[in-house]
Amino acid sequence: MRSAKDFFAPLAVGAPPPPREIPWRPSRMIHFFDPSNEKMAAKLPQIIPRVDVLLGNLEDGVRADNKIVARENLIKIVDGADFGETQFWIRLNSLDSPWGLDDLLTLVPAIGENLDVVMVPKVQGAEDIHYVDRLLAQLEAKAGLSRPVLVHAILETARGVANVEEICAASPRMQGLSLGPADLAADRRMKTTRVGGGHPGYLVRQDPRPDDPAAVRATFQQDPWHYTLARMVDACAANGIMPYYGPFGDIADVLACEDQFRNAFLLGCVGAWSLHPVQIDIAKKVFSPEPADVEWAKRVVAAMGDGTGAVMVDGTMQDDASVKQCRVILTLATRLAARDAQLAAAYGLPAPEAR
Ligand SMILES: CC(C)(COP(=O)(O)OP(=O)(O)OC[C@H]1O[C@@H](n2cnc3c(N)ncnc32)[C@H](O)[C@@H]1OP(=O)(O)O)[C@@H](O)C(=O)NCCC(=O)NCCSC(=O)C[C@](C)(O)C(=O)O
Ligand SMILES: [Mg+2]
Repeated sequence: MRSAKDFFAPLAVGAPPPPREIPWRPSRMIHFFDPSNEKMAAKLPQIIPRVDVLLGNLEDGVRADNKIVARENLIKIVDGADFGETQFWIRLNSLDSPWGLDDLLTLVPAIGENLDVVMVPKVQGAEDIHYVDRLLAQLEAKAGLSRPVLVHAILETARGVANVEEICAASPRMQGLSLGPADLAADRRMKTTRVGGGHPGYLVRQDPRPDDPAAVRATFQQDPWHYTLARMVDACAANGIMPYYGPFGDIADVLACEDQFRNAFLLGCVGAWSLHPVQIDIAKKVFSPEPADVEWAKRVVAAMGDGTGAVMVDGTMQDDASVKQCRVILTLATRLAARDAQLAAAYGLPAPEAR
């Protein structure tokens, strides 16, 4: 294990220093596209201004015989793109695949200046992050990059979940984690064939009525991802990095998608993946606080003065801890309002140009 003193030293001579904290930037949706798909690539000029993060996907979802063309197209796409405030990420092929190494060797020199985050799939433990960490430092030094590329891991193996804390703490480059429910379900031998979301068979049934044991008993669907998501959120919060819900595969079921994203938002996630344009606005809506919640947070913060003691607001007790909860909402709202005039108006907070 590295000593705490060495943790922030570059891992290669000439590489930029690793970050001491992960800068906050909106990332309510990580929008996936396949760079080998010409139709999708043609849509990017309209998509980029609508999303917080655009991600060029090279891994699953891209056909094996398109892997090289996807990588090459990505370089052309980035060359001609105007990202504005939108972050640009890539998802590598997995480290044990025939393509993962060449993804990094090719793309960091070619598009490293534009690359905010590298998403690494199927991360099993700290050793995978250490490998990517050193390789990125060497490539950054060689390419003369001035800022470090950050790393995001997908939690999609049982071993990865068992090692989630050490994965988050493995490098100062760690930006966040996403849940990978499809691979994780397969790796754990779960018996769902869905990509994220609930399952009608995963339920709790109401007790029989003593006076009428034969009466119909209601059932309540449960969330099979709750344990993993909550564990991921704790590991991320404990390490100062960001948790994301991953994909919701039932593109047509926009209502259930919104519900699943909202559960993740309420539990502490900062965003989710959008796989199709229809999911972009769902994520934007869900991962931006509701104006009524912002209004409430403002009232509590105002009522609490210096933030200590206990007061009543609308019949509820507010104290040092609940004011911190309200500040979480207010901080997020203020940061989003600083970039989005519409949200600023909805929240009654200063608009971007007024700052
Ligand atoms: C679901 C699919 C096949 C439906 O694609 P479609 O063409 O059948 O849908 P459509 O409704 O007909 O599309 C309408 C238009 O939107 C375009 N379009 C459609 N999607 C996008 C997009 N994302 N970005 C930009 N444009 C898009 C599409 O090309 C079309 O253009 P057109 O009007 O000119 O004909 C398609 O949306 C797609 O391939 N999405 C990305 C899938 C993906 O990235 N999968 C991998 C991530 S999930 C994962 O890996 C799991 C995980 C984490 O690893 C684990 O849990 O283990
Ligand atoms: Mg996967």
